[in-house]
Order: sequence, then C-alpha cells, then structure tokens
Amino acid sequence: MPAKKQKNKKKHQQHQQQLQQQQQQQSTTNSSQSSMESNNINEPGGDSSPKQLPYRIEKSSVLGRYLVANRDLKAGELLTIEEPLAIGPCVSADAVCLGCYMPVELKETQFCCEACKWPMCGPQCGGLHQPTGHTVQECELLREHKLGAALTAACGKADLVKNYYELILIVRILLLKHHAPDKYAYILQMESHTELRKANTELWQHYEQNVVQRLQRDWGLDTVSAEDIHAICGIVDVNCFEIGQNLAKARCLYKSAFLLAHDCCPNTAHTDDPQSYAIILRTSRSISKDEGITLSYAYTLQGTLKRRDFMHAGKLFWCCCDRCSDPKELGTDCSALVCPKCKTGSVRSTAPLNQEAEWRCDRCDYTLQYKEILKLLDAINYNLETIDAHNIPGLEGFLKKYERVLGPNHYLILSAKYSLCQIYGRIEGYLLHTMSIENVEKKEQYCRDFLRIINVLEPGLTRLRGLILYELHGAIMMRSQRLMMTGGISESNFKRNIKEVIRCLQESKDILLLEPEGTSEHEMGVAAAGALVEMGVK
Ligand SMILES: C[S@@+](CC[C@H](N)C(=O)[O-])C[C@H]1O[C@@H](n2cnc3c(N)ncnc32)[C@H](O)[C@@H]1O
Repeated sequence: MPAKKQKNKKKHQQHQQQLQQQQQQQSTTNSSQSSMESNNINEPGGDSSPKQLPYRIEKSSVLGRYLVANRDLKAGELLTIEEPLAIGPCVSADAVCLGCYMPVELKETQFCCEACKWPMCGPQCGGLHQPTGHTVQECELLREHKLGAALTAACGKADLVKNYYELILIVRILLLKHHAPDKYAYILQMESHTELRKANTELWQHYEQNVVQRLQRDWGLDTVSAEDIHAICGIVDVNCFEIGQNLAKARCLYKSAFLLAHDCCPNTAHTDDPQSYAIILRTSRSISKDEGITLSYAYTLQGTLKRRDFMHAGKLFWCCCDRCSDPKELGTDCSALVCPKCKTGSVRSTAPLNQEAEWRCDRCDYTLQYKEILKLLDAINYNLETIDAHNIPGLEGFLKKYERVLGPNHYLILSAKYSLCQIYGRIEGYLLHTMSIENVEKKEQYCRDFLRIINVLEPGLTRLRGLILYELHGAIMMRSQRLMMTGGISESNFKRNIKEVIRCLQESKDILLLEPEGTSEHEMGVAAAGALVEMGVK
C-alpha cells in the first residue's frame, strides 16, 4: 500500500477504533460485592454479601453462566465497579508503555525501563512497579531473557512486535500463580473453550507456535505446561475487555463482568476509569426482575454477517439474538444492499442465522452468494479505511459513490456519517461558526440519520447517543441562529428548535456525566451542563 494511503488508513482506523472503543465490549463488580460463592466461583480473598447485589448468576446450556436481574432495575443504575484481576496490552503492533498503556515508539530515543530495557513512556510512569502496570516480577523476567532489547530490535516487523505485546498479558497471568495464587485460581475458573479451540487446527497451531513455544523457548517459561498456557490463551480471548481512555489501550479480566452474556442490542453500557482501569457497569435502560443482563461483545456498527463471524472466531459461539435473527436487524436494515439489477429492491440474507445462506432481492430474482457479499464488504470497508478521518470531501465522496450500492442505513454508510458528524464543526476550515448554512444542515442531517439507527441498536444511556446528541444540539442551534439573523425562520419555529436543543443537551449531559472524570466524554458532559446554564435552563 502506498505510504499516504497507509497513513490515511491508520488515521481512519484510529477514528474507527475510537468509535469502537465507544461501543466497547464487556464489563463488572465491586470487590466486596460479588455473589460468586453461591455458584462455586470462589472470590479471591472475598467477603461476599449476595443480598445487596442487583444481580445473580444463573446457568443455561446455551449461555453457560450469565447474570440475571434480582429486581427491577432503572436505566442508569450502577451495577458494579471493579478493578482488573489482570491487565495487559492489547494484541497490536502499536507499541505501548507497559505501565500506563499509552503509545510509545520503538526507537532508540524512546525511554526504556532501566532494568529490562522495555520501552516505557518515561521514568515518572505511574504504572512502574505497580500491580496494574510493569511489576518487579515482570521486569526481572524480561531482563533475564533480554526481551526489551529484542522488542526494540523487532521495530518495523509488525507481526513480531504484535507477538511481544500479545505475550505480556499471558505472562502476567502466569506470574500471578506465584505472587497472587488466589487471583490465578480465580482466573482459571473462567471459560477457556479449550476443546473447541483444539478442534480448530489453524487456531490451535497459531497459539502453539506463537505463544506456547515462544514462551517456553524464548521467555524462560519452560516449566509451565503447554496445557496451562493454552488454557490462559483461551481465557484471555473469551473473557477480556478492551479498555482505555485518552489514547491508552489495554485489555483486562474482571472478576464478575466476564459473566455477562452477549446481546447485539444489550441492556448495559460500560466505561473504565483512566486511573485505576476499573470497569464501571451501568444499566443503559430499564431491566425487569429475572431478565438477563447483557452487553455487546461486538461492534454495533457492523452487519450481522460480520458480527457473527467476529464472535464465533473470538468467543466461539454463534449469536442468535433478536438482532441477528432478523434479516432487517430490528428494522434498521443496516446490512441491506441496493439491488444492482432492479435498482429499487433491497438485497438481504435469506436466513441470517446461517452464515452461508444466499442473499436475495426482495423485488426481483437477483441473488448473491455469501462469499461475494463478504468480498464486496471487505473491498468497500478497505476503501473507507483508506480515507483520512478528517477528509470531509473524501468521506462525502465515499457516501456519494456507495449510497447507490449500499442501502441508506448500511453500517458502512453510517460509519462514514459518524465521522462526518464528528468533524463538521470541529476542524480547521469547517469550524461551526464559519461553516456555510449548507454544511451546518449537512452536519445536522448526518447526526439525525445516525441517531435514528443508534436509538434502536444502542438505546438509552449509551455513550454513542450522548456524543451524537451533543453534536446535534450544536448544528440545530447554529442553523436556527443563522436563519434568525436573515429572517429565514418564524419565531415559533425558532422556539421549537431551541426546545429541541435543550432536550439534546439535557440528555447528552445526563449520559456523558456518567463517564469518569478525566475523559473527553466527561468534559463534553460538563460543556453540555455549562451550555444549559448559559441558556438559563436549570
Ligand atoms: C465472557 S464468557 C461469559 C461467561 C460464560 N458464560 C461462563 O460461563 O463463564 C463468554 C462465553 O459465554 C457464552 N455466551 C455468552 N453470550 C452468549 C450468547 N448470546 N449466546 C451463546 N453463548 C453465549 C459463550 O460460550 C461465550 O464464549
């Protein structure tokens, strides 16, 4: 790929990652709150008080263990806050500090831990020699086997760098066996899907060669059995949450959050504390007593074919939730394509719970095989990823080109619209007060299009809604003020718009102030609250 395209792709990926972080997978319980004992999951050092918990653990042949509401829960109720049992870098070729998970560079000028020579953000890193960061035990192991220097030497070899970072969390869990045996034992009770993984030769061989053999041969862990390493790999893949704020990126295992079952339209939302890496789990809408408490392991802005593949590959199950079962994805139609033959019909899967089912037009006899659909989606996704996330004409060009191929609510179209909602009004040349009325109207329309779908797929108190409502308020306000100045709006319409601005700000504030202090989302919540005060709204 040419360098510029690669750079743009990276930028767009960063933007998409941000979006994905905003939709992140799983979350969890206060250390003094777990009811694990009643289900034979022994809490490390735990003193449990099950009566106070808003949930209990149940078990089913399909879901395994999962959480259920003990009483009616209101939207926004805090279910749990818990610190990680284990934390480590994500599997990525982007180097991060082992103490705080912020990006670092693999070059000679980068600060390295004095003892083990692994790149760190700096000597003052708050995670140095801390349980949530670079521990003394880890440092000794890396130093003894000269792994820090080996990582720096691997600079430019993406697969190798990725592998070094992939191994860190697995090593950290193995080290717990000696210095925190109760935590280690607790982690080992998590689902690893070892038998299913073993049956997948390609997957098993990947872990055998890239993890088991490398740890035993190069990382000095020759006394650890292959069986234990494989089990930990499975546990990490099945149960980890990807977290991070303000550019930090890490993956964590949490004591109770791992028990949440998946649903593609979940009833909880979670975030994480940038200081402690604790996960904060809340209900995003009301949940009835005895109803399952769910979160999404997948990205909201992906179609059923891709979401189900993703969950099957990493979590080893085929999702059959209401969204996946419905060819129109809860009425959003966010996987449908425009029929290339009759140009008026929509092409959808004939049986969305069968990955290999044929796709068919609802108006004519046009059909497509699933492999062709995947090829098409990959090609268009690649195209989107190569557009710089700040390139407004590029993103609008994408919309123009692909709205004829993909349906208007297609997730790739929505992904481009999300980027546009975010950048219109925020970047040089397109700041809100300097934007033309046409561009203000476009921003407003993109926000409305996006919100209409997110209201269905991520309803309630979800970060994505909070962010878009904030963007929407700005666009409506600006349009209304401009029209007022030119006499292009009646007083009653102006007042109606202001009422909508207030509703957007109130909801956005209520959602975003739930985010931890020190995050950009929380700051936006503070700005929404300030705007309401300025408008004289209590
Ligand atoms: C993070 S674990 C959840 C806890 C797990 N059920 C247990 O007993 O340890 C994820 C696993 O739970 C099961 N699971 C979660 N949600 C599911 C769903 N919607 N359908 C089927 N299986 C699900 C799958 O086996 C999946 O790999």
